[in-house]
Amino acid sequence: MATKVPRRQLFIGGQWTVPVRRKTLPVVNPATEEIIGDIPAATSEDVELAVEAARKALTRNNGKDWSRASGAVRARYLRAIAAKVTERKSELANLEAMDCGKPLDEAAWDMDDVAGCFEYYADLAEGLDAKQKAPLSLPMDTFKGYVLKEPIGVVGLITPWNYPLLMAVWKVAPSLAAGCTAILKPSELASLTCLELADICREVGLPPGVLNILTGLGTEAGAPLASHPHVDKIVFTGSTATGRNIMTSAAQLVKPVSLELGGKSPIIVFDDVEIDKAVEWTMFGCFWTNGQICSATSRLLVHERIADEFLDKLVKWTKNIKISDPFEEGCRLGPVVSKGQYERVMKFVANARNEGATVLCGGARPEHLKNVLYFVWQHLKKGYFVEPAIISNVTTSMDIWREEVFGPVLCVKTFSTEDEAIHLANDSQYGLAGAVLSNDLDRCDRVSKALEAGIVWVNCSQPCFTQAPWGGTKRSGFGRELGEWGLENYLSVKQVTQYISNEPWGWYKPPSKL
Ligand SMILES: NC(=O)C1=CN([C@@H]2O[C@H](COP(=O)(O)OP(=O)(O)OC[C@H]3O[C@@H](n4cnc5c(N)ncnc54)[C@H](O)[C@@H]3O)[C@@H](O)[C@H]2O)C=CC1
Ligand SMILES: N=C(N)NCCCC(=O)O
Ligand code: NA
Repeated sequence: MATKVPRRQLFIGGQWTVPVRRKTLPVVNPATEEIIGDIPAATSEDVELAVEAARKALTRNNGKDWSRASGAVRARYLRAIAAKVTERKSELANLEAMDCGKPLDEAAWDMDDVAGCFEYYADLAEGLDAKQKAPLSLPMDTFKGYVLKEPIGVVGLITPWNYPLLMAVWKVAPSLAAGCTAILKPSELASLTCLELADICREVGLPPGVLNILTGLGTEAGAPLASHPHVDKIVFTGSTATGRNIMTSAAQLVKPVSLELGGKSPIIVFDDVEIDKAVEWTMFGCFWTNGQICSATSRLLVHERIADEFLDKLVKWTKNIKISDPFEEGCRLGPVVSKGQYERVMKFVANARNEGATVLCGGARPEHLKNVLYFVWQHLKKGYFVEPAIISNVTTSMDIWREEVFGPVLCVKTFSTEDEAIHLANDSQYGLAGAVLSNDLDRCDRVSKALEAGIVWVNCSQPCFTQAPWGGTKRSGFGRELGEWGLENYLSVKQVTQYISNEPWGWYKPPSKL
């Protein structure tokens, strides 16, 4: 079942590289609280080496090996990586589940998405060649012009722990497809699968330095990457606070950033839905990935006419969620990622209670894990498990309504009119996602337009396809990943304008002949 945790080093210039300061960080399995291995911890010295390796890879052989090679050349590597991910799917899924606590079934699904993402951007890399030199239609026939799309250069990719490998690959695949070279800095809370991606790159013979992977702390490895003068762009997914720090340091160098930050997304349930179906999507929208999704629809707005019946069913279904070690058959909720995250989630619930909200269910350690006999199943007493919580009687000024919890916690309000629902839904500093559930599709259209968000789900919540743009508005950040937008993120647009007339330009008077 459980896979042995490989011991890896930093991946710089195609080589396993011991960190200059020889630091390591422990790897904790959040379901058992056990230390199951360690990862190398990079510091600014290693960032220097990785940036140098990436710059070299960008221009090696005049760029002909990578950045100026045809997209078809790069696509071959992306497909080879996809094939290896598929070959090693079960090992990778095991490592992912052990490292971040998500149920094994979810981790396996992520690995399919990872391979699919490499395949998808392989296709787009191939398509890129045909899109070069797109002609511009100019208003003067003495000129003609076209557009070149060129890789931005060396990119820094900083990623979170909720989808450790998938969030990295949403950035790695398009950046390599575009012809960039990259330095990936995964989250220190879950880096194992990203280090295995390094191993895969080695196995497929990716040219050295094209992808460098630095594990380590945000302040020690992420910050020097964000502020490095030879890193041309930073693409980040994570908390709004860290996104702000990254943008601040990038701003000093006028370095572009693309930020996918926090959210507090609404799910609006109208009174004409099939209740059981809507209940399940509401749960999936907030409790999938143990509630740790930036797009989680964690604010439920339910029509007052069905609220009692809906909440009654929602609580019953929620109490029925199988909470267990991620490796147990049928697990649908594992532990949150770390002790810090566990405490943070519990504090949100306690504060909500203190402020007068009603906890309809959950928000504590699961009973069945609390009462296990010490000498029989000691390990089950451990683990950062939180029972999924549903919280009602909230006001719009409470933290539980306003702040991203990043755990299995759903708060609820009722509404009576469509306008009121939209107003409540948009009452947030965030604007990542939103969902509307109704059998009236005209209403769904109206609400989709009215929601201030980059992603809207109709009659569902969370399904996410590589082909569709992903990203937010307001304080959820800017820029779009995935789809063709995900590739544009790594391309810089150059216009080439040519004067084609046989006549002189004729603006200045020719000097008179003496
Ligand atoms: N919306 C989202 O996708 C995510 C939200 N969060 C929220 O943020 C809270 C804090 O969790 P963290 O893991 O600390 O998230 P974080 O946003 O600080 O971490 C994300 C990545 O940024 C790196 N990082 C941290 N500080 C940095 C800095 N100064 N410069 C450059 N890189 C830096 C981290 O090492 C990690 O790779 C969580 O409790 C959760 O509520 C966390 C992860 C993802
Ligand atoms: N894999 C799916 N469906 N969604 C990923 C959402 C990742 C995020 O938190 O940004
Ligand atoms: Na971990």
